[in-house]
Amino acid sequence: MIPVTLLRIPALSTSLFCRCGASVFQLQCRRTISKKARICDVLKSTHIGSDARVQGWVRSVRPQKDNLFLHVNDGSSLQPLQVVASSHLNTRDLTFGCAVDVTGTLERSPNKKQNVEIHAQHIKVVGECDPVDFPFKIKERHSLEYIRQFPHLRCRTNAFSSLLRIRSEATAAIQSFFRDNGYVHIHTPTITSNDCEGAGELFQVEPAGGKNVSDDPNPHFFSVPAYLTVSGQLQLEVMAGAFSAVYTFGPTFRAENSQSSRHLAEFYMAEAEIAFTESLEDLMKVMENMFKATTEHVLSRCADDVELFHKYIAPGHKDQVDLIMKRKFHVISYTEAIDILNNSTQNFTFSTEWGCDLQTEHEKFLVKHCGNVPVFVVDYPYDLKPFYARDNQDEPRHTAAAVDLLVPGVGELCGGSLREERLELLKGRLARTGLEETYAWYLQLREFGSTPHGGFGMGFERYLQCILGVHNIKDVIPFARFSHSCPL
Ligand SMILES: NC(=O)C[C@H](N)C(=O)O
Repeated sequence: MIPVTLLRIPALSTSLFCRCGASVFQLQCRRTISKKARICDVLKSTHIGSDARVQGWVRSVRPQKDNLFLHVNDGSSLQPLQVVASSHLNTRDLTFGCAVDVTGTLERSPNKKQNVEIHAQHIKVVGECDPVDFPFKIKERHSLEYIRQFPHLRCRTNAFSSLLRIRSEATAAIQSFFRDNGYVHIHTPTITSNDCEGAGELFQVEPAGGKNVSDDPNPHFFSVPAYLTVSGQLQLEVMAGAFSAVYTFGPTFRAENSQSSRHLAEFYMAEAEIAFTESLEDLMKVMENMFKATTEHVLSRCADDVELFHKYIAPGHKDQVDLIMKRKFHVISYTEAIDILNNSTQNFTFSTEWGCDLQTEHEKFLVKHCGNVPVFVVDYPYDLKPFYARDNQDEPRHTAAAVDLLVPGVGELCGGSLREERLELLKGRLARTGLEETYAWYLQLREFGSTPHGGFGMGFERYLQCILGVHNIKDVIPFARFSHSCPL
């Protein structure tokens, strides 16, 4: 049993501590221990002298002559809480990364960086952490590439926990944006029978081991072909025909065999569909407003977390975000985009001519050309866009009423279009690709109370890359899935 000298806490002067196994236990305490609190709330508390109890992980340990200073973080904020303990406390197990349960008294902190600190009467090491084996080291700023090697542990770093708090707030902001503007949230299915984008990048769903529950020889989803969704658009179109404005926000899957810094096999997409919409301008307004409202929310609610990215991970990126927020997004036509690219002196890997798909290098160039603000490119060649895009019949060149939003550092962020609502035109296009039967239900939407409508989808991870200045998309998602990688 090791007696412990207590800090200036008169009401608790009879407390006694002992070490038992890995943990430090309090033997007696005259005052009842207060309820647990989140560190973000403790940091704002003004109840000096009151009991406090927090639980979290040790981010730093500084032994000094009389006292031991710990930084404890519980994920609720970037800023840790300083805990001051007597240096007579046995500190062998109090290492960087260990989990602790701290009780003590809230005191005003002499340190300018924080208002309050806890003077501990009792620190229990709930889970030890061997600092030699732990992949993250105290006082080191590890790169995003380095921490990516530890997908099960990287949330214990400041950078990744900041990212996840930002992600959580951005998710809430997108939901609020749509709900505040009268959209109904629809849970579109993860398992679907259609390839909305027609690009053949589908993951097929079938029972593991090729077995089927009813010994069906057809290795599909109970005998029917089924895939993981690439987009909730078509199901949203169904719902827009009853609710006028709908949205969904969930995971989508693409079997792209790519290790690029912009692609994931599983990514999140915020998608909206709006009935009674006849112009791309209306869609672009929603996209720009959604982007700005979400960013405003994130910048105000996660200022510290965003600052970490703008200071250490992408220095200077704050100016880029300020510019995006200040300026109106540009609009150019696909035809203008091709002219800009053809007239530039830049050497592109892929050459451009009217009718070609824009590559990332082209998208990034166009954004720069327009002063590093987001650019809407509208009216793409008809043949580049999927069957659902509305035919711009009256244009001299055959285009579709489709729009992509390109943003600095990333390229394509959103894709959207007016949807072909004219039954005969849609039927003709589907028939030409042999899909008339597959999409019989989709055609029927145009028979019963059809309206002009349109919608778009925004890649959520690309959005985070854009506002945080993160180069690799694998660093903005909790668990990245990409070609040849699904570690947990
Ligand atoms: N909902 C949308 O318009 C998104 C579109 N289907 C895409 O995946 O690009």
